Amino acid sequence: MVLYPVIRRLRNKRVVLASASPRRQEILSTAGLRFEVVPSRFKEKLNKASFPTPYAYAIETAKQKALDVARRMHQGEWKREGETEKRRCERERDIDRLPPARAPTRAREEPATEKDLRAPDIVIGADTIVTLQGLILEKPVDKQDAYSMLSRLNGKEHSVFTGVTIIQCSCRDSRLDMEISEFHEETLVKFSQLSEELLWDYIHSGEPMDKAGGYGIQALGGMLVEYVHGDFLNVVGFPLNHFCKKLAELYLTRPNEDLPPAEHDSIPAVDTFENLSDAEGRGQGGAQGQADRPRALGRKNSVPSRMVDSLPPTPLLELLDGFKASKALFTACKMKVFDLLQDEAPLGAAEIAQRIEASEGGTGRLLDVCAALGLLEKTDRGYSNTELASLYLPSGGKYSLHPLIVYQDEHTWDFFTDLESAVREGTSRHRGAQGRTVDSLFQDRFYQSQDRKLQFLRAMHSLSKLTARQVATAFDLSRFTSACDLGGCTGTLAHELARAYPGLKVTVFDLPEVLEDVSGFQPDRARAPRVSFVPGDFFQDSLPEADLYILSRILRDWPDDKAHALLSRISGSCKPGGCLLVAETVLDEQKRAARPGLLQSLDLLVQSWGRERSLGEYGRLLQAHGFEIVGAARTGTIVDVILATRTTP
Ligand SMILES: Cc1cn([C@@H]2O[C@H](COP(=O)(O)OP(=O)(O)OP(=O)(O)O)[C@@H](O)[C@H]2O)c(=O)[nH]c1=O
Repeated sequence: MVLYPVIRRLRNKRVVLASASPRRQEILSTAGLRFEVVPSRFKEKLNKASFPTPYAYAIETAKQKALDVARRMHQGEWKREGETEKRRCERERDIDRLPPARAPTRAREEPATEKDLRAPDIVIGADTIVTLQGLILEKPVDKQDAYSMLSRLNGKEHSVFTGVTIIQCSCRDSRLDMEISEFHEETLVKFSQLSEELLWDYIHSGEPMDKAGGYGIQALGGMLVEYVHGDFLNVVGFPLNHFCKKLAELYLTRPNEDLPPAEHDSIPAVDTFENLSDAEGRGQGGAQGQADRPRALGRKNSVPSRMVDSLPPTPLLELLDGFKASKALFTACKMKVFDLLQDEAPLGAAEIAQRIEASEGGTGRLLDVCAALGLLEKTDRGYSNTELASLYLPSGGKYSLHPLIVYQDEHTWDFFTDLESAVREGTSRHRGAQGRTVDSLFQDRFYQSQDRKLQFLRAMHSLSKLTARQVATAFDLSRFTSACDLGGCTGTLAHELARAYPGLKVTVFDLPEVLEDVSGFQPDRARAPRVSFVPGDFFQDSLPEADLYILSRILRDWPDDKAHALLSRISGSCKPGGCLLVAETVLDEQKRAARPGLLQSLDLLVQSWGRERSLGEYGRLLQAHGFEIVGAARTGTIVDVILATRTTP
């Protein structure tokens, strides 16, 4: 079954998979794609350190694999003997005009022969990597290498990235023109704590050797895995869902250059995927010609193709609509759609509308958007939560993001409507609007009303739950006996630290107005014997003694002068040899990579006086107060971790 009409649409194109990976071949053939396999000869030896992010490396490797195959196929391996390039291009154009060939349904593995003389229309390259704390793991070279990879992953959450490149090739006057599209997908995978014996048994099975990170989640390696967040097939080697969306973007929403410009006035106003794909089966003549015309131009008088060409590319249109998607998520959460479907599913739109006390028509539209966003599954029997929604969106779930979403909807949303003024003035709207000062930021903004305070605490608590474990275990902290989490709020990180290190006592130090409300967030007393709470203001009161201080998402809230003031106080309390653990979203030095950190920094501009910083910037701040960075780690969450030691003054 061809799930996506776009896959069917590619049937008259020559599609080449530039990969020897049997998993990629299987995933694509199962999806119904017709393609040939021409493995790339590109040696995967790019300098990893020269890429700002691991996924940038995977994307570039995927691109080089695809380029190698596209160029080789163009340069004659697939040319008829004695044929000139010009003639070959003409012949390929002739072939393009023929009705779609009856291609075999499965990938062809043998090299191209006389019957395959067309240059490819599309070349697909992919590269899968496993990353842990910034380290990129590819395929192990031998058993010892597999062991070293698997023991690094043991008990930890890591990211699997697949970079994908799609090259659309065309031949003009014997020149190869290539339009390159790229994307990546990230999936989080957590390994259980595994014994040495199990690791070696697994290695001896032979399975790890041709797989990134040394495991195959689809086979025996599945036994090592505690959970997966994200696209499973992405781990196996190919993010099929994202790929189909990308193809739809490339082939279903762009004007089709192969076809004549729209000239007639009988185009339906709105084309759906379904009627597009139906039309494809009718050959290349009349019916298809009409259905393939650019969409959204279904007016009486046709629009010249020049104007169609000048439309902004689709990713821009998607970006333009991004806020609508966020608001749809906020609204569905607030109206408790995901709570309802967690208890009972599937339910039809009418039933859901009645239960959430909303109109049927409006609810139906909201539900359909949620389904399109991958939050709900829609079948003939009704709507149900997807796995992603079940885990994060119902309000009572262990990892619920519901409080954070409500907070974004009720506060951040408003602040962002004032982004332009914040950018113009370069200051927080909070100060501009209400005349507050930086010193009383939290007291004024969050803690003056009980409701607002609780909402803020819940939001911070839900975010910490997602990151605390990774922050606590990014470095081995077992040598410390006392830790103090400054601004530790509800104590989520403190509990994770106590859980991870049985010899560690943790003090949470936070404002009295925070601590008076944290009892409702605590686990059973029996499970939290070594965590205590001390009220105080870290800018004014003396800090509890500890050999490890922690600042988790604290420095970001403050401008440099306040950050210096705080670090100077910590430096005064921390003995030489003691350490400071800073958990923050660390930006790349050029502030170029499209990480969530850049958006968060904008958020801090509109909401506070703070900003996100790069490792170099944190290094300079810390060094000014006698702290030297001894390690920095990406945790795979939005928070990265820096460990710094107090040097002898
Ligand atoms: C994590 C994981 C990876 N893999 C395989 O690891 C290879 C990665 O290597 P690559 O360099 O991206 O691809 P390749 O196999 O060398 O092929 P090529 O595209 O020709 O470079 C691919 O095979 C993937 O399926 C699995 O089968 N299961 C898993 O759980």
